[in-house]
Amino acid sequence: MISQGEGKTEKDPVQLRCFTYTLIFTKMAQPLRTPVLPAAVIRSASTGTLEVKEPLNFWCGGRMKPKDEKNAERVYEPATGHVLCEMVPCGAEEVDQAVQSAHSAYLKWSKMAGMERARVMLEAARIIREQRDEIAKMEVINNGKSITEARVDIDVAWQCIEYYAGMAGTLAGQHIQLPGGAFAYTRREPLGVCVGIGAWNYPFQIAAWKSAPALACGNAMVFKPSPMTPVTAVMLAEIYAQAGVPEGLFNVVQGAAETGTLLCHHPLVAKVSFTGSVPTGKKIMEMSAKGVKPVTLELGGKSPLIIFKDSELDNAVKGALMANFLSQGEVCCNGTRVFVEREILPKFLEEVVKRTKAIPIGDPLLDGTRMGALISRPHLDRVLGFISQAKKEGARVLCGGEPFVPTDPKLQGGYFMSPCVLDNCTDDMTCVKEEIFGPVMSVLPFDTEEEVLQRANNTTFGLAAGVFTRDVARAHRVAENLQAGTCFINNYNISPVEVPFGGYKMSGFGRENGQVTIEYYSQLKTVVVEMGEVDSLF
Ligand SMILES: NC(=O)C1=CN([C@@H]2O[C@H](COP(=O)(O)OP(=O)(O)OC[C@H]3O[C@@H](n4cnc5c(N)ncnc54)[C@H](O)[C@@H]3O)[C@@H](O)[C@H]2O)C=CC1
Repeated sequence: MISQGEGKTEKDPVQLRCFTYTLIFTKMAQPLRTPVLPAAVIRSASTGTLEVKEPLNFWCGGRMKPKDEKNAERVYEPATGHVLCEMVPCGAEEVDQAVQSAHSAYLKWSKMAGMERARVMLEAARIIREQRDEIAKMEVINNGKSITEARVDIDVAWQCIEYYAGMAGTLAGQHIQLPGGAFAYTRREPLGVCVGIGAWNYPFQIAAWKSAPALACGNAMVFKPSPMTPVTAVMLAEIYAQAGVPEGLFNVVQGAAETGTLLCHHPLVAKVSFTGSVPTGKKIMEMSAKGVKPVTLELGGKSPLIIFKDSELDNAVKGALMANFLSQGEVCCNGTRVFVEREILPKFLEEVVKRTKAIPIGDPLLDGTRMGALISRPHLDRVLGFISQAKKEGARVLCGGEPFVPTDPKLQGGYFMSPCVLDNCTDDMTCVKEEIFGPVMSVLPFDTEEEVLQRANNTTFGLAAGVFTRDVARAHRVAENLQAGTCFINNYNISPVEVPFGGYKMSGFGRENGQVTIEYYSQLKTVVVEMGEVDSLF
């Protein structure tokens, strides 16, 4: 740890304070270097059997015990309702330790060549591939989604780290020739300590999506997962450490709003990247504004999916299911307002309902399951409440929308529901206007392209949108006119790491993934060089 103070000078009080502090807290608390859960324990676990007792914070290169356990909150396994672990929120002192730890690591990491950083990140990606099944299993146990989906999430996570590792060695500036032999050049420099704050629906993947571009650019990160899914971010921290990042480069602090607030206000934090709801996003922006810190906001959505009568119906039906039922409908970019051209509505509904009823719901650790449990009992109640409200407002439930109790006795306390298709919807209904974040598809008929575009855009959100048609010109015209950060043509919910992802309007700003995200985790310095005499006016 002491070597992390290298590079300090007496002229730099921030570095000096960081160095001194590092010495002090190293004496106070020693990081734990054993893995949060041995792979063999995870492999032998099944639904309802796992308990995590180990501390879930991570800084200074190891797991850290919470300072004060009195505010511990229970974390439940969604499929069973059993207590999986306790989440102990970090207070001001712990947040400061994590940020200082990140800052010390940043001083080293940012001085390394891009290719050196790339090698370490590629090693992290390799370890994730190696541990894919254990991480996916923990994700399922903590989040409730099906193992089939969780494996894809973990694959996307290592692909993201691999992608940005590839980019780390390519970061470069420009050379600009000026009159008289003078010139300027630009340097793409890191920001410093970046904070990542995540939602509960893709816990490991969100941590990877935020840390990969941040680390590739030479930053350090302190990540705060959702208090409902505290377990897998610390596994990512262990993997980065194992891959050889400087101690403290990627840190995890547990907590909820209070801990998040402390992070946003910390003076050594240079940037905040947030994934979550619109109301919290607004607060993050306000807090960051006080310190003039850039923010990335990945917020909610109520995305439209438009199905024209000339579409290939089987694909359109599959697209609508993919747009609504992944991760029990707990996906920000879901296309939950499904506009169907009136002529094909009966056929579309028949097919969609038939396939929705056939979705296997149950033990999320079983390979055959396609829909697991929702994140929590209150969230399940909230989603069911939207369906009751929809009925009151005149919508017709074509299938699902009920609590689901699996026959397996161990799953009877789980937060399951049957996926729901709502017909007879109108644009002014609550289920059509508000983000439900559950497996609820609202179907709306339309007659013309002009009309559907106007209705599709009549929302304060703008995260994603989709169109199914065989008419190439119409597909691109509709995509051009949809107000959304991502438009899918003849598919839905495809998010490869090479492709930028982010919102329009109140769905946020900034992007994750793709080349452009480098710009959100770095800053450009211009260096102007005079080669002759100074031409002074004075
Ligand atoms: N656009 C995107 O990429 C995604 C957006 N989301 C959105 O996230 C929402 C669901 O996730 P939730 O976890 O319920 O959202 P949330 O906004 O309640 O919480 C998100 C995170 O912010 C933290 N937080 C809460 N209050 C805070 C405060 N005052 N200061 C700092 N941090 C604070 C929470 O502890 C959590 O880690 C949905 O609206 C969904 O659409 C979810 C996934 C992806």
